[in-house]
Formats: sequence, structure tokens, C-alpha cells
Amino acid sequence: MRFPEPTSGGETQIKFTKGHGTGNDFVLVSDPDGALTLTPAQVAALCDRRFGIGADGVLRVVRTAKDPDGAAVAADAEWFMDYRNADGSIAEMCGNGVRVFTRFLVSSGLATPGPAGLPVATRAGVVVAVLEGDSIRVNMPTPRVYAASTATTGPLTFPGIAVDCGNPHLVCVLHDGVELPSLDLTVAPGFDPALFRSGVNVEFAVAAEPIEGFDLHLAMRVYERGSGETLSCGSGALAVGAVALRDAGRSTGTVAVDVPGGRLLVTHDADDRWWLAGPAVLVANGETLG
Ligand SMILES: N[C@@H](CCC[C@H](N)C(=O)O)C(=O)O
Repeated sequence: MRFPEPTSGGETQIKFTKGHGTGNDFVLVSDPDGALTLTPAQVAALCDRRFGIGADGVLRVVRTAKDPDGAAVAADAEWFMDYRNADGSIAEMCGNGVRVFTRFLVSSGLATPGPAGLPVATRAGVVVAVLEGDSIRVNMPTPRVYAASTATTGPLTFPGIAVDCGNPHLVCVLHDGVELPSLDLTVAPGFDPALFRSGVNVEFAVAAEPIEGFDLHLAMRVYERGSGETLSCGSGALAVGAVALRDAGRSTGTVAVDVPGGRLLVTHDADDRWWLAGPAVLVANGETLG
């Protein structure tokens, strides 16, 4: 396997941390001063589950001021989450990524949250993460539910709703006895490329048994743009929560969204803030071999 090419001074080894949020897993690369250039091919090599470390994406941890994309979105957050999908493509937002990124910043001593939490810059703007024991809760961008569309898997067509969470989503709520496990997500679902010009993350969701303490309960599977089917998608859960609250005629509430990797909580509060909460775990440190 070839790990990232030398970027300066012949350095070919990269220190990394592996982490996940409800099974949505990431390789974190600490690059505080923006010295590293990660090409799409290098990201794909790191994320390769057979020939690399294996992950759904890479989180490059860089000071906002040291990255052109970071500097463009935020002067008031010290750290920028440079998120890349497993195929090397860039995405604007990653809800689970922000939570794992925050866990890394705090665990490694690079940042200390203030009373209101820790601001993190993303390509979709600044979000604020609040640590609550094993869980990290993030004040996410307001999801914008904006158009009807459809997704296809094999011969099946599902009605869906487009939701912008900073990154694009298409939420299909299943009816008529279609069961989540029956969907074939080994192949990318079809979608309308005229509506989603930069691709889309497709969520399939179904109502689940009510649980005490939550206003709504759904289960979801997701096919992520640039990564394929993943065990969880935080921004996808946010999109599903927004559609579910809207469909239920509720302006506020907490939605439990079960994903194959665990449970995420989406809350729309009385102050019109949208929150995503769930576990964020670091599992290993390592170093690539040149
Ligand atoms: N898994 C992430 C979303 C990652 C980006 C997505 N694949 C895209 O291309 O928009 C999450 O937790 O939100």
C-alpha cells in the first residue's frame, strides 16, 4: 500500500487516530498548521478497508486560519473540520464527524470547550459541540426541507423529500410494508441529477415503536454520497428528524433515530435550534508506513 506522497522534507509517515460515531468511522489526521496536502487518491487509500486503515471518511484537523476553506467560513472557531468522503471527495458537513472531531480535539488537549461548548468550523459554517459524558451534542445547521423527489433501488421507486443540512439529503419514508432490511444498498440508489447536481445522500426511514421519553422514533438506513452504505449518518439523521417532525405536525420535539450502528437523537428546541446527539468514540492511534 502506498500512503500519502511526501508533501515536504521527504516525510511519508502520517500519525492518525481512528474513531467513530455510532459506527460511522473516520481516520483523523492532525495537521494543526496546514502542512499536509491530502489528495483524493491518498484519502481513498487511507479509507480502503482491505488495503488501508479503513473508514467512511477522513477528518483533517487543521487550524481555521491555516486552511483556505476554513478561513473562508469562520474566523470565530479556532479549528476547521476538513472532511473528505471515502472516495476522496469533499463534503460540506458531517454530523458524526463533528462529534468525533470534537472528541479528538478535547482528548488530545488541542481545545477546551467554553461554557457554551466548542465552536467547530465546517464548510457549511460554524457549529457548536457540547460534551455530555459519552455523548456529544451539536447545534447543527437548520435543515431546509425544500422539494419532493424520488429515489430508486433496483426496480423500486420511493417518494422522498429533499433536505439541505449544509450537505444534500433525500429522505424517503417507507410505507406499505416495505421493510428496511429488504433494501439493496450495495448499489447507489438512483436520484434526480437535475435536482441534486452535486450528488446526494439518500436516507430510507421507517416509523418504529414509540419509546418513552422521545416524541418520535424511527429507524433508518443510509447510502452516503462518496462513501456507500454506512452504519450511521448524523446529518442524515437530522434530515430524517426534520421530515418526521414536519410530517407529525410538530414544531419542536426530540426524535430518536435508530441506525445500524446505534441511536442518534435529533431535537428541535423552543429556541429554534436543531441538535444532533450521540456517542463519539476514539478507538486507536497509529502511524502509516511510507
Ligand atoms: N456521515 C456524515 C456525512 C458525510 C458527508 C456525506 N457523505 C456527503 O457527501 O454529504 C454525517 O454523519 O453527517
